Amino acid sequence: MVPKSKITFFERFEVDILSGKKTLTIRNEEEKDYQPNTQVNVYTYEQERWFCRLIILRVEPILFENLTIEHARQENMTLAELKTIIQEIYPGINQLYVIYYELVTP
Ligand SMILES: CC(=O)Nc1ccn([C@H]2C[C@H](O)[C@@H](CO)O2)c(=O)n1
Repeated sequence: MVPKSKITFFERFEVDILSGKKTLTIRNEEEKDYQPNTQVNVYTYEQERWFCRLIILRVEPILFENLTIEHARQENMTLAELKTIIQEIYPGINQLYVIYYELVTP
């Protein structure tokens, strides 16, 4: 596995990431290859605009059905909102990965 050094987020999540309200992201198999204790550059998905660096804390597998209110809280969402977003981005995917991170302050 070659660890990724870059991650993208939809623009609408930028404020929550920069304010520290969103401290994890849930991705599929193709987007899970991040190395704990390394820093990654963060870009918007839409414009590929750099907006911060994150340090990857850990990556944990999770099944869609096992998502909890605690995951949602760390996404600054309700569980219903989180499940809806995941189903929109990764339709029909049950095996997912939780990527925990911290904002790197300059
Ligand atoms: C932009 C891109 O390539 N992929 C994603 C995937 C997920 N997110 C957000 C949406 C939710 O807040 C969580 C759960 O996956 O992460 C995202 O911004 N961009």
